[in-house]
Amino acid sequence: MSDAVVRLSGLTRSFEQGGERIDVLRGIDLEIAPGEIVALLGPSGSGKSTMLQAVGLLEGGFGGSIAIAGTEASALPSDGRTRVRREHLGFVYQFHHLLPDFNAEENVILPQLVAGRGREEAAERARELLSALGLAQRLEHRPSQLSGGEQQRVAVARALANRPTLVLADEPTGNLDEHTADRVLEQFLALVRGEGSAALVATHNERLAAKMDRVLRLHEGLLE
Ligand SMILES: Nc1ncnc2c1ncn2[C@@H]1O[C@H](COP(=O)(O)OP(=O)(O)OP(=O)(O)O)[C@@H](O)[C@H]1O
Repeated sequence: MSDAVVRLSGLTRSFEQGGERIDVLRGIDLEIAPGEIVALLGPSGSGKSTMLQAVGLLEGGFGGSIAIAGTEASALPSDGRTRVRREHLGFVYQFHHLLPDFNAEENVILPQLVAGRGREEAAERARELLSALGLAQRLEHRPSQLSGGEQQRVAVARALANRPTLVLADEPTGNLDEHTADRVLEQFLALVRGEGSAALVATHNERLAAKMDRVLRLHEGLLE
């Protein structure tokens, strides 16, 4: 697959802990196609976050190769990794990490301004995404004035604002009750599909994973 949005070959990561070496990732091979939505399942401690950090080019220390949208990124210097991240990746975490002093619309506008988009266009895009997520009446609310599910939906809009090739989501609904988690995940999947982005979504929830296009299982440092 030459147009893969992610290609991992022999990805490894080990940590030293108390003088002992733990091999968390032991040679992961993976390709994700454009627009494909992939669940990454595994129990706590199996290495899901570590793998997302590798694909997100957020940390060094990995062995093997990480290519994002055809660019071999693992060997790039930090500014090159930042550029690939800005051009191609969007992130959603378990906790929203929204800026507390800015309202919902501004939180979705800001990453677009950083990417060089004009304010008017950025505001229009923010309203489009937030409306698609049912938040048209919440544009001027600050994060503390939103429910947990609403906060996560703003975080989803922010992640998609710059039309990423790939969205990386680490337990995006892990902080929500089951009913809210289901609704937010449905909206997340529908929006990502509509936008044509690919996604890699870490979860330990089999039921939520089953709603995605493909399910990967991380076990003892390898994908099953
Ligand atoms: N910086 C670090 N230093 C030492 N060990 C680490 C570090 N980061 C992760 N680990 C270890 O790597 C293993 C995998 O952690 P990781 O957070 O990737 O798992 P996870 O599958 O995302 O778990 P969870 O579902 O609980 O978030 C764990 O044993 C963890 O203790």
